[in-house]
Amino acid sequence: MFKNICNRKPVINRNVFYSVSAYYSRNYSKAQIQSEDPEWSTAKPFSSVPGPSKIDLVFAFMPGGKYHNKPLKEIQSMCRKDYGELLIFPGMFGKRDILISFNPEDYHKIFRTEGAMPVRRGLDTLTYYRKVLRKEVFKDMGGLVAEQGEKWAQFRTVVNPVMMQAPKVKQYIPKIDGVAIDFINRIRQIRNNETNEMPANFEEELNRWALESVGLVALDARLGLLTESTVTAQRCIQSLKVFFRLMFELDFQPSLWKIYPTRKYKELMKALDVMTETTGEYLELAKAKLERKIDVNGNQGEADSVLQKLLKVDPHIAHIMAMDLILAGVDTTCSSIVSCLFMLGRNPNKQRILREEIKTILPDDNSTLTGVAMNSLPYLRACIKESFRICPVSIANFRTTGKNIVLSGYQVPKGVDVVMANMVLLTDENIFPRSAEFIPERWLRKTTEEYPSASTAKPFVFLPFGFGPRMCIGRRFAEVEIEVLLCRLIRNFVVEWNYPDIQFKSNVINVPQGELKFKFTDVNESQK
Ligand code: HEM
Repeated sequence: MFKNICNRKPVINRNVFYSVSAYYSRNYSKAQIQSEDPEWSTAKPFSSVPGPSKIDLVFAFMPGGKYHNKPLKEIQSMCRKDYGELLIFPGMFGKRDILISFNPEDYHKIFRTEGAMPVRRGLDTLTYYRKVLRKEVFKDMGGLVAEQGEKWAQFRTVVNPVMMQAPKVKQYIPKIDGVAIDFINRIRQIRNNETNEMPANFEEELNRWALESVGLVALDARLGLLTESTVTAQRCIQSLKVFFRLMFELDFQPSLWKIYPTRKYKELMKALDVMTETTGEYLELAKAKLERKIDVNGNQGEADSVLQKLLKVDPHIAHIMAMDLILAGVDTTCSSIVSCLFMLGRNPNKQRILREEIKTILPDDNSTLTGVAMNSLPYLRACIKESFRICPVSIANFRTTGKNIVLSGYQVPKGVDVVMANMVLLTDENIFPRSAEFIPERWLRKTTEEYPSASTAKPFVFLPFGFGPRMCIGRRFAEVEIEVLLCRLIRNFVVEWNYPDIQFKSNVINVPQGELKFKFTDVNESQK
């Protein structure tokens, strides 16, 4: 049990948050800056990047202001129209300036110059929790989400081979499929007998599926969230909810938590304590399995699960990764499934084509899914990509510039935070023709003339999992989880969405709003 020190005034050391080598203000001295970028000498100075003033911003976000309560994508479109391809939002309430780019050529340059240790600013609350408040537990390790520079690189070097190898991920398919089958059964239990619709809190059920799935990798355990779960698992899911709600408020909205311990700050720190404790409990169980040489499928043999491999390297790394995988892997996969089901529910013809493809690998609805069979699902992958294009999960890609570079004709010094605001580009007619239509075919290699092809779109616009050495480490797991669940869902049910379009709210990622009353009707004999 942790000592309650959350009531103390937070001890803020700026280095904890700004491990970026240099922090430039817009008033940097021109003489200090040099660049290898050949466009540098003819580019406009950084200080002339257009953008609203602090006062403009305050008024724009206040009730009656032009950005007030508008979806992020709409705000981005307005900014693009008002200021062009590159603009700057001045930092407020102790936060840093943010450069926003709508130019894919800039994205290319940012990624090309990011170096071997790309900087993506972490979440200040999580960084503070690990590196200050619970320093004794985390031994000055922030983990992938919170760390930068050498420390991030050392951590990532250890976990990359364990997390990113395809065979490692494929060995989890039977277990991931087991969770998907439980979820299908759960849908049959909870759906309305007359309408076949899901209850209003279907999102919570999806959260349970997502945590149960990521728990296989992060905790080496079935949590039982879709059947009957333990108290520990319940506590984990509750604290995860608190984390998502408060982390956005404290890290992305004006907050005084760095000045004094606000109520929400204390609540968030407590939720993180619960996450640390519960993941720690599962880790102890995993250590025992490691000693008894129990493999990933529960058999006697080589202890080879992701968690066991990490435990062998360093139990602290294993603990932090377990937490990070849960923090990064629940809401993201949940939103992905909602986005895919919404698109397929709205496009029954495409859903039928997909079902035919799935039937080639699942001739009966209880056939076994194998890694080899999963390789032959191009239409499924195209459907997922097209859903991510129209309803993206990530709101943007983020980097701190790794060098002095020219972006959209402006000199941008090293150390500036940039938002690559690609959300508006994903539905830009000039980049994706017929952009409002759900056309999975645009992602297939053999696309007939009837359909536009995504291959003509600019690279670096569609990067749902980020790019380069710092790209999503859970990508392969996420893809497998999503593909397996969609296979089972579309094989078993005709999915419908019969309500106005689902709205997604942009927090740290895009999350669905409102009641998710999908209709799941059993695929009948003729459709089987
Ligand atoms: C569809 C689901 C997901 C999406 C769209 C997604 C997207 C992303 C993106 C855009 C990034 C930032 C990459 C960059 O900066 O280049 C990221 C990082 C990360 N993701 Fe995911 N993610 C998903 C699922 C997952 C899952 C299931 C896990 C864990 C099992 C996970 C773990 C992580 C971690 C730990 C990082 C930080 C990597 C680092 O900084 O080194 N993600 N993800």
